[in-house]
Amino acid sequence: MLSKRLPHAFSQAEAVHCLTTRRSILIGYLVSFEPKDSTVVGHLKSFVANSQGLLTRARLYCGNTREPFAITMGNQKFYIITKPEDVSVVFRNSTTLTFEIFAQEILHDLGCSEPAIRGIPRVKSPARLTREFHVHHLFPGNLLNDIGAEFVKYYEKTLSIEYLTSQTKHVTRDAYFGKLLRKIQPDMAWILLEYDDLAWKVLFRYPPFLSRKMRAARDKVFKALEKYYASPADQRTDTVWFTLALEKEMRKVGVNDRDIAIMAMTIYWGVATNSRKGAFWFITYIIFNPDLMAIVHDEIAPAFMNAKVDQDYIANKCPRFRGAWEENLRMTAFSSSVRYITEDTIIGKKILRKGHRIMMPYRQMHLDESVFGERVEEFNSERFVKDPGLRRYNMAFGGGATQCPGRYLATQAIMVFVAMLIHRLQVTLDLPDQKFPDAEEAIPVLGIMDVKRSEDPSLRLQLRPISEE
Ligand code: HEM
Repeated sequence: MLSKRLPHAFSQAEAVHCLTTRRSILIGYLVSFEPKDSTVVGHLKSFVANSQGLLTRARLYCGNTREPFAITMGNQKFYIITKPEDVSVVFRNSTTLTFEIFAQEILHDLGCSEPAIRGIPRVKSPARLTREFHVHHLFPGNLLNDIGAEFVKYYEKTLSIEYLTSQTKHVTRDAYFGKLLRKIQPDMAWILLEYDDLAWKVLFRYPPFLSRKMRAARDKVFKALEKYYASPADQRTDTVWFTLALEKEMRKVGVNDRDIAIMAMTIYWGVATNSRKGAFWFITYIIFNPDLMAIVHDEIAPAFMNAKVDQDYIANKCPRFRGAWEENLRMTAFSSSVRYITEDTIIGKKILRKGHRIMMPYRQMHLDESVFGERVEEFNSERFVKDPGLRRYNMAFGGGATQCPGRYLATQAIMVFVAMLIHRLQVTLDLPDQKFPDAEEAIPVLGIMDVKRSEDPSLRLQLRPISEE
């Protein structure tokens, strides 16, 4: 009906042109045509092999107008949105576009029981509660500094050369779950990393026989967390407010240990996966740029004048350091937001049909010269310093109703970690002519890209002379 009211919103010729080519990828400008079944597997395979490559080819193929286009993966059609104006329209629409179904699908595939997924009638679903608790805990002015202080305590203890070479990824486990989890599963961080490498199979709903390794790692994490939640509460008090509060609310509505463990695991994973990769690229960009390293070293120095590290100074009062963080996010984020369409909806000049899905792959926007200016393929630490207005197009943390509620914590914790590292240690390339590591673009991720396994840079760490600290 809607299309009848908007006759010139689409051109049939345009759609036919796109759909009658001999290319293996079928791209619908419009939705009046459904891709044929024979193309469906091809899309999924191409997407998994190189998601951004496929999306770029599709965008260019549709004339690079940046109007919405469609691709089909598995048995689902996704409308791809790459224009900032269209992204804003999607964010503002909470009437005909929703996210809940995606959270429910993932929890279902992870084995969460139906009552736990949907919540009890008239009580908020656990996914919604999780989001609200994060906002309460992790936003400036709320409890952000409490958890930030836990992170600093951990860095103080561990920013030694011995520790840095082995242990830093335990910070999330210790901050969120205290000592008991370490006792139950001492290798938790390693197991989580193993899972993290293969977790994209969850997103693409791989069948069990193609995802045994991922499932084995995941089940170990579930088991340890289930044991943790089944342990007496008085053994689990050395944790942050968030963990205790979420457990209390879930228990109130009768969610069992196993389901709490599954939900906690999705959070633990989300917190750990992007933060470690974000920190990796941030440090790497700075180390490969000795001028930037010198600027940052001087800029952050005032944050270390007193006994207590000034976290706010590091995150908000060091413009060059902050600009480099923003640029790092722009360069390395593969983040997407997704929405489910509950009613036919117009975006741009297109009509998007009910029952299909929207994907906003932000890398397509982050590499758009008309938004971010020249040489978008290159890291330019001054890009956001010269034009702070660009921040609103930096979508590494997603946006709208689903925007990452951990963004303030992630930004603060990573900036403080990198600042403490630079302040205490002289970090340089072990072999000065190493090439900048390549990102692993073939494996889909939820946020920040991974580095190619063979490309980990080799570093030299030296204590800075006391007078420099
Ligand atoms: C550099 C680090 C991080 C990046 C790049 C990142 C990125 C993202 C992205 C892209 C999303 C999906 C947004 C969307 O759908 O529009 C997301 C969701 C989420 N993130 Fe993060 N994140 C990071 C760190 C964290 C941390 C440290 C926490 C918690 C302490 C966290 C908690 C969450 C939660 C709970 C959600 C789900 C929100 C919802 O469903 O409404 N993230 N994050």
